[in-house]
Amino acid sequence: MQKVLTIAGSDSGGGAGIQADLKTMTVNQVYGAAILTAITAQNTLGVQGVKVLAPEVVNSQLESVLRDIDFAALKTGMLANARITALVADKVKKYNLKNLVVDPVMVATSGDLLLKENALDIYKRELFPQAEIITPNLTEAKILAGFEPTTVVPGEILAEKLINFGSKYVLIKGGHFEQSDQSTELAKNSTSKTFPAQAVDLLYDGCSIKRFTAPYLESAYNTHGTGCSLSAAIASYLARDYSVPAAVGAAKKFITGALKHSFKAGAGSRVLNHFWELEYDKVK
Ligand SMILES: Nc1ncnc2c1ncn2[C@@H]1O[C@H](COP(=O)(O)OP(=O)(O)OP(=O)(O)O)[C@@H](O)[C@H]1O
Ligand SMILES: Cc1ncc(COP(=O)(O)O)c(N)n1
Repeated sequence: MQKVLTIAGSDSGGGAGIQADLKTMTVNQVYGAAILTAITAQNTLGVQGVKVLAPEVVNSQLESVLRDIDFAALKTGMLANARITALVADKVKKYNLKNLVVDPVMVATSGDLLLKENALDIYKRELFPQAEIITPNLTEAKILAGFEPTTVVPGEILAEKLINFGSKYVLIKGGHFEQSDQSTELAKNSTSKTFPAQAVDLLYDGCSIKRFTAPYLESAYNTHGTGCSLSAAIASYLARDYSVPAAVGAAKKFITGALKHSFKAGAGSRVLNHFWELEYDKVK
């Protein structure tokens, strides 16, 4: 059994964050452990409150598990601020952790801010260079590359800018396409005014681009926790010795199925069905 660590925030509603990560790891057959960075009061409608933990508390959790457990992969989600981001980068270095998947979580689907802006520099200078893969969505990719979120930028240009921060791979996710992006590569198969035909994720290793496509599921528009679960699935497959492109391909298949079987847990956004592949009727 391979062990995988998530360092992320708690989503009390169970759709994203640590809760989504542990469900993803369990169903993808790895042992999941979790370091909490923040406690959010959150449901499917949005984030009602955030308590970011003191760096000392995050540090003691990290030291406890890293001294004891040998992780084959790890992922980061909500790191909340510059001090926690720097602390995590230090631990990755100190413990020589491999297969680091960085999901640079900045804003929740609901629009609530989950990262202090001054953490971006630390991400770029200290965390990305140690990452096997970084997984920004389109908006996060633009912000990290220094563009306004509303600017139309081809995926290739974003990927080229982001790979220069030093990760081995960059995956730009196309789930939250915007109307203004309809003309770009990430949404070029668009047939409708509102939704693209394909959800296209772009993987770049500094030499060549590989696209991972799946039908865009209009019914699953605005599903909560997709990015968290995708990065947790990539970390799970890396731990199981998949190559990066194979891990991304397997994770994309997992997330597409979970989106297809997504459901309403509350009054707001839909949530993923992480258990869609299990063979009993109740979860399908
Ligand atoms: N409606 C959809 N139909 C098909 N695939 C989707 C849809 N929405 C998201 N995806 C896929 O889900 C994965 C996560 O992408 P997304 O852009 O939603 O990340 P994110 O914005 O970080 O997620 P989150 O909402 O958790 O913050 C990608 O593989 C993306 O292509
Ligand atoms: C604790 C936590 N981590 C990450 C997200 C992002 O996920 P989403 O964009 O799906 O809301 C979130 N909402 N909450």
